[in-house]
Amino acid sequence: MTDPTADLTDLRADIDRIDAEIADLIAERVERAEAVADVKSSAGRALVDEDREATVASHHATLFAERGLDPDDGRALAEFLIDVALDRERTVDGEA
Ligand SMILES: C=C(O[C@@H]1C=C(C(=O)O)C=C[C@H]1O)C(=O)O
Repeated sequence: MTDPTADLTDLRADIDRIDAEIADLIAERVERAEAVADVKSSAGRALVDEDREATVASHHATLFAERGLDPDDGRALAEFLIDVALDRERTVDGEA
């Protein structure tokens, strides 16, 4: 008789690994946002770019829809990612 909880352990290990990959990707995204903040600061441009944020949100909605996920969840994820990026950008920009 096989132990069904062994599957649970393996599946949760997969989830933990995937979460670590997500955290790595978020850290990479934040790094790029810092670089964008430097460019915007040098160019005298505002930190917040609402047009770009709308494009990012719509991109996430499409990416989610293409994967059979709820596009509204994609938009919510975009909002979260943008908040994380802007928190760091404000720190770099000396506004925090
Ligand atoms: C990274 C940028 O800065 C901000 C953060 C964004 C993001 O995290 O995608 C998008 C627009 C900006 O409000 C950018 O301008 O591209």
